Amino acid sequence: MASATPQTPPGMEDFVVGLIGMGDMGKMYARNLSSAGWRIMACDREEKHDELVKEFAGNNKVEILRNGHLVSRASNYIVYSVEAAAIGRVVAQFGPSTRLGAIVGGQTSCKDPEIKAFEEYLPPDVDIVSCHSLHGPNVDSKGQPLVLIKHRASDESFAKVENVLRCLGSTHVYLTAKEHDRITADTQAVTHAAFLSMGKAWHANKQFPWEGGRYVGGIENVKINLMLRIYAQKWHVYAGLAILNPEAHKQINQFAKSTTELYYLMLEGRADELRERVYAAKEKVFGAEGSPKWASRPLLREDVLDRFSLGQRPPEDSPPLPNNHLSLLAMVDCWSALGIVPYDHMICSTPLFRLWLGVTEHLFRTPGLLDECLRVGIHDNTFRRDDLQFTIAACGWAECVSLRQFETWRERFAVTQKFFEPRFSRAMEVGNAMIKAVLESEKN
Ligand SMILES: NC(=O)C1=CN([C@@H]2O[C@H](COP(=O)(O)OP(=O)(O)OC[C@H]3O[C@@H](n4cnc5c(N)ncnc54)[C@H](OP(=O)(O)O)[C@@H]3O)[C@@H](O)[C@H]2O)C=CC1
Ligand SMILES: O=C(O)C(=O)Cc1ccc(O)cc1
Repeated sequence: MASATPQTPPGMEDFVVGLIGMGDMGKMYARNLSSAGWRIMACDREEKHDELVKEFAGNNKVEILRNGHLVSRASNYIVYSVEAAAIGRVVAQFGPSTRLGAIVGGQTSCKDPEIKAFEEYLPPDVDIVSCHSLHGPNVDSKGQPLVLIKHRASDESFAKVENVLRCLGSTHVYLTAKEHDRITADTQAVTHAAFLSMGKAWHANKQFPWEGGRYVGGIENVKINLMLRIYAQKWHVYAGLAILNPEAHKQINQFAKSTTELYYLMLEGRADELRERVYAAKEKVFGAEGSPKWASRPLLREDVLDRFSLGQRPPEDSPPLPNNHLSLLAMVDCWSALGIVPYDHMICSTPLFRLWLGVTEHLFRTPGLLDECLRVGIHDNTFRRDDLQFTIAACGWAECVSLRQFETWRERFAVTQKFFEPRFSRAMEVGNAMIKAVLESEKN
């Protein structure tokens, strides 16, 4: 039976794509690939079989099987979309059943354990081509980066994978597994550490930051919306890409160190040292006066972000309370200490990273804003308590990651997730609209 569309490349008429793990990302792949005409065989854990059969009953391109052995035996290209921490166990279980000469890849956010599992448990006749869609399951894949890793594969196998995944409309980025982990440590892991710490700090002080007049305006909207977006997701995605990525520990640790040291300078009123340090970091990350690394057009327009407030918008004539933005200063200090130039990673960035870099750039390039931030940091105690909790949280996450404490990580995440949970549905609505508006504005 010819299974794919009339445009199916020659030799791929009966090609079957297998998906092991039908959570958020597996389902997103199943829907997109089947819409493009590819025949899919998929499974999750056996106990979810009947539920998945019902969910995909109307889709004659998707066949739900009982387990990964059945998927592996029947498919030409198998994608594992399971928790990063489970990849070794799951590949050990199903890898030996892989069809002779098939291609295998994974969608996990961190490639080191994935590739190790493939090398250890897949038969030698199997080719390995991994991938990573650099966006969440609810973001339109068109135009977003899709990393492709030709780890152990013929040109022919690699071309087949590209033929299948082309329907996502993403921009293909070709990397090795090591390059992938290095870049995502810089872009994802350390960015998440900042938002996870904000959530902990607001939780510790028992506040919903969008209530009350302290966190108002475009930069604050990004902080709040993205923090909520992260806490509304599954914990394992963020724990996995921080703890399992061998490249990420240094970054997360440096972020905690930068936060602590800048906080001390503010607390102790050491204005000159603070200024000197922040301006030196600015020059390293964003370039010297007259030869900036940022483009002539800013990454973000604050007025676009102003619209996406979870709280009431203040009257036009009341200026927002100035903030010292410890999280943003610490991010730039961290990039500077590690020699990271964030613009170098744009080809391989998530929407969340681009927003985070966008607000950071905004703070550092808008005349007067950085100086105001430094002034508040020294002379104004308004944010001191939140900054203390932010510092404690950043150190807590760093310690947890460096000790590879999955269970502690999960518990830290879960209590704060519970605190914000009543607001997630509204937050996702506003956050999705904000990301959509920013993605649209990136096109113009
Ligand atoms: N969410 C995101 O934004 C993105 C995630 N990723 C990565 O993609 C991978 C999947 O993430 P996501 O879909 O969000 O996570 P989910 O938790 O939604 O999906 C993972 C699925 O795999 C299932 N699973 C676990 N073990 C087995 C097994 N032995 N056989 C079959 N299925 C199994 C899980 O079941 P159970 O829950 O019962 O364990 C779960 O349904 C992760 O590695 C993540 O890092 C990549 C890009 C973006
Ligand atoms: O944009 C982000 O960083 C997200 O939070 C969504 C996400 C999570 C995990 C990935 O591997 C890729 C994207």
